[in-house]
Amino acid sequence: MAKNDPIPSKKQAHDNAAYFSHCQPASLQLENVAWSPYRNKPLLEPVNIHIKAGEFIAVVGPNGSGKTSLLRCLYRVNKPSSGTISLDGKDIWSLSPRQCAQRIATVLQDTGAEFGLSVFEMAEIGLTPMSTSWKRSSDDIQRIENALTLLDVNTLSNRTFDSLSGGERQRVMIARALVQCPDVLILDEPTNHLDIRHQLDVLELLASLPCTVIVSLHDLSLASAYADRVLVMKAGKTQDFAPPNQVFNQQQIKHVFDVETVIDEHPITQRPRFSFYLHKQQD
Ligand SMILES: Nc1ncnc2c1ncn2[C@@H]1O[C@H](COP(=O)(O)OP(=O)(O)OP(=O)(O)O)[C@@H](O)[C@H]1O
Repeated sequence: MAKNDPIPSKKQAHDNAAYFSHCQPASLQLENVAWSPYRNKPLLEPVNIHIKAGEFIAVVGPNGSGKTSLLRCLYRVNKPSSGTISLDGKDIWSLSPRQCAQRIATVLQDTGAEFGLSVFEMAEIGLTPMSTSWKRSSDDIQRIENALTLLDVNTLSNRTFDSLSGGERQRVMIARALVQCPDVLILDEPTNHLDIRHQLDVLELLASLPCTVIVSLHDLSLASAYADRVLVMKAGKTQDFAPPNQVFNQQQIKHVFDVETVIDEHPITQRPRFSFYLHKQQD
């Protein structure tokens, strides 16, 4: 795929070899993973998938199809009602929350107010799982500054997090996750609130990271352009799990999203590109 040149300050941060040196992309194996808050009513039906180390996975599906519920299982918040999730072969429920946080970073939907913390301090929280001391080394400071630069929020370092716009907050939360140098990065609709340039910048950045990335997206064109494989969900069930050009066809999109689509090839990425409409036109 053709990649845009990152703007120079970001390229500089990318080129800092030490920055991602702790990342060791991990695999995730889901065997018969089901989840529900209710005793007799499954919300997430059994999922069986293997995510390879270093893959970029997009999770798509209509509202309420179970994307967030599945992601919450992956980062060890929803305990599966059956089945197991293994991180590099190890059941994540055999790990402590801290051990899990040392390997998995998350960016969740809509982070609220954070009691007057500055942008820098918010990003600094990303060091917590690895750190036993409040003292920060020059490497720590460099890591935070690099992450803020990569997300184009370095100029906001001293502002309070609460004073930022929705899109700026979202980018700070992604920077905080990068500070963790995670082996698996899980993001729930990270492009919410972002303008088109920042959507592309963020997806481009995520696709370049040396870790496993799992991201829920509503924008099928972004999923198509960047994902190695796409997990398609509908009503708590996995419909498909394959590369974009295999999962995205008119019948599947009609079945899952109940919309008609014209699909052609994106002239730059050569991936499927979509035009949606509601009803088939009469001839
Ligand atoms: N703790 C809970 N208790 C009851 N129902 C829940 C709970 N968590 C999720 N659900 C329900 O499970 C279904 C799936 O929710 P989920 O948030 O996983 O969907 P989603 O695909 O992420 O949706 P969206 O695109 O709107 O963010 C929804 O009907 C939701 O109301």
